[in-house]
Amino acid sequence: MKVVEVTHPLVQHKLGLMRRAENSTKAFRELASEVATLLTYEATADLETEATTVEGWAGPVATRQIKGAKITLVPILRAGLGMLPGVLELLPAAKVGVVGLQRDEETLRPVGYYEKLSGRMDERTALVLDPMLATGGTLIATIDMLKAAGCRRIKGLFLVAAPEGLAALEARHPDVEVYTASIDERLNDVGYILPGLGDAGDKIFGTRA
Ligand SMILES: O=P(O)(O)OC[C@H]1O[C@H](OP(=O)(O)OP(=O)(O)O)[C@H](O)[C@@H]1O
Ligand SMILES: O=c1cc[nH]c(=O)[nH]1
Ligand SMILES: [Mg+2]
Repeated sequence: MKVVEVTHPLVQHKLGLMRRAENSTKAFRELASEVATLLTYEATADLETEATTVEGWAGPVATRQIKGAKITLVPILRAGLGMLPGVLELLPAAKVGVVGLQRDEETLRPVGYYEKLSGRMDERTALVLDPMLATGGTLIATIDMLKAAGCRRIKGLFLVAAPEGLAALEARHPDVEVYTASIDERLNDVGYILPGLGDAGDKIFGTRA
């Protein structure tokens, strides 16, 4: 399974700021979006381009343009919405399909409550957005949904990923590519990532656990 830990200094710096316990909602939200932009830069490095010519100030210039990128962004409600503005900065024309899943905090199993994808997912690359890949249950259920809709090319963008979640994903969907700002140490006994970020949804939306 392709797993890219993006270690660019800007990513490390911004993620380090996110890990502070005392962040304001505004600061956490802005940083989530900024790191998402940087992850998008990495995750789109293999987009196909084609030759074109533009009329420049001194005559025609041979240049390149992106060749028919068909991308659907898939933020997982609710925390994934915190990454969406940053991803749209670089992919402003992308379609957005939304899925809603919430982890049952007793069983740690995901409970699905919403699905609205764009059409022809069989022709599209899905970029799944979620700040946290913990046990992997939420992501695996999302990929099950995407594949049931015909999607065959799936990448996931996460601020932080746990080794346990990556192993579960590899066992079930090894064809999915992962881009993350950090592979952290482990899960604690209630399924939170250590050192992690705490509850990303609560921090992005300003609610309390
Ligand atoms: O890998 P897993 O163990 O499944 O956990 C990760 C999921 O948990 C969090 O969402 P949460 O269920 O808290 O929902 P929220 O975004 O509505 O807060 C997080 O944003 C992921 O979606
Ligand atoms: O560490 C974690 C795990 C799941 N969900 C979060 O928001 N944080
Ligand atoms: Mg949450």
